Amino acid sequence: MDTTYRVQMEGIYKSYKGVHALTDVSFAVKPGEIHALVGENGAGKSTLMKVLSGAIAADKGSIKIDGVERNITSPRISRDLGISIIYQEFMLAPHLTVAENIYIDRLVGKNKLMINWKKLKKDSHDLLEKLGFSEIDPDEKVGNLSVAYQQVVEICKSLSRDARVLVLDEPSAVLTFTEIQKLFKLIRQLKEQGIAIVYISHRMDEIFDLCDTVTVLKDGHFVNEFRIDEIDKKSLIYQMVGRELSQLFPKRNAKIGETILKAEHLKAGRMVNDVSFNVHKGEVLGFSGLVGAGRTETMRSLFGADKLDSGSITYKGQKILFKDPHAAVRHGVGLLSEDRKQQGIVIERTIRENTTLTSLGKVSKFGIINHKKDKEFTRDILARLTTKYGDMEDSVSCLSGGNQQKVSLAKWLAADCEVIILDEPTRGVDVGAKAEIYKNINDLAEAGVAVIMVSSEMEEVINMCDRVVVMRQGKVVGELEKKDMNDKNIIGLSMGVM
Ligand SMILES: Nc1ncnc2c1ncn2[C@@H]1O[C@H](COP(=O)(O)OP(=O)(O)OP(=O)(O)O)[C@@H](O)[C@H]1O
Repeated sequence: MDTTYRVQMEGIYKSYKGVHALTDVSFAVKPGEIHALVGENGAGKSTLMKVLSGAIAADKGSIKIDGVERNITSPRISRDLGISIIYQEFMLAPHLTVAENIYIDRLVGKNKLMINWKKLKKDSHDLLEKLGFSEIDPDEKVGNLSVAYQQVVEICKSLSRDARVLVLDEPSAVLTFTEIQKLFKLIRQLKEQGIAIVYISHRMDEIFDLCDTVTVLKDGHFVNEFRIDEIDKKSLIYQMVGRELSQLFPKRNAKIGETILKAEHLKAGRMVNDVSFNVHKGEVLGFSGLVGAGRTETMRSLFGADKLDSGSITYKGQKILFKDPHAAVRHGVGLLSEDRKQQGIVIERTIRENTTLTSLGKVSKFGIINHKKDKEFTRDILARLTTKYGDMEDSVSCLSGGNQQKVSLAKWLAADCEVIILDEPTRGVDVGAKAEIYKNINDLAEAGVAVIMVSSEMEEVINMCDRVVVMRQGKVVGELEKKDMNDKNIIGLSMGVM
């Protein structure tokens, strides 16, 4: 029995209605190894891991765990083999507490009739503390937590099951710099314990910082496997996208014009506590801060998605309050939500319906949709972001995570906004498509649109924004001009040490 590898997947095939998601893919991970799984959106990374988790059945192929061939036909079998997967879309029950979510399938102990609430809370607290997140209350309802904290609960859930193989599908996408450092520390700790870790990410820096090995997939095929010290970033990108990426952050020639929107002393709920800022035509204004700083909540209250308690908004010289998102959109203000699944896309609708949702006026006359125009419009706008899809009449749920994000963004690019708020616009998007998104943002700015970009990716903020507003605990704690924009200044302000 060969126990060199904890996981060995060989000759895996999987098709969906004619879409070859995986073709003859092999993948192997050793105990105590952090193995990156990379590739463009739709390359097959999540599908391969779903096969490992028993969530879907492969059409063909074999899986060995610790050298023994296993027939993983259900998630329970996979779990019992010590395989734990944290997907991009969390598997949490929002109405249950943190502790209930962590132990959801083991609320009642073996040979017991009642739930031991005291133990449940203590065990949850201990796990959270071990991860460095003792501020999360085990009694809090998960739906009340930020996306980043929900991710932490997911990791606790896996660890509580004594995972021996931990698959993290873009875990850092919802975390900010300090949380990422904490996560990395934890992953390295798990590696020391001999856990085999599969790390799916589109962030090159993270892969080179954290991982030992990298496997590249492209269009459902295995491309290559490298030790991380035998490849550089440029070559890895080439392996993934099949071309050289000359410039991730293209140059912008926008002329910054007059102030178009001014927010003064905004207060909303617990998270927005006196926020003032302004944004100009043709400007890309960044919003930085730690998770829980109140950036998303500020944008939602400005957009009319959440109630604004007090404060004023001046838009194109007029005082205005958007009573709901429809009113904001009517006035030319758009918001791409950070929470794609809940607010970014209508999951039961088709790819086409999702894309033209904000632009129906352009593809219809007297309230009747011109289907030919609608299709052409959808095709054009999705091509701008190199979106990979089979048939635009398929449900948007058939798309890979990154391609769903592109649909979500495409509908705002098409909407002719004058102010566009992008909350984590490149979350889950591959490196080639990121460059396309940045180019589109630059085009918007060059056309005079004011772009507000909430982003937790430092590199993105520094390279894309003309100015950055830093928030901490619901307040604006600083504003940095281009020349002062660097990691040290942004992190310092975010953490309150400057
Ligand atoms: N349920 C489904 N029905 C139809 N096609 C699907 C389904 N799930 C995935 N696919 C297709 O399989 C292919 C691989 O998707 P997968 O989610 O594995 O990609 P990925 O590499 O994880 O991408 P991303 O980086 O965007 O998460 C894509 O073409 C996708 O559209």
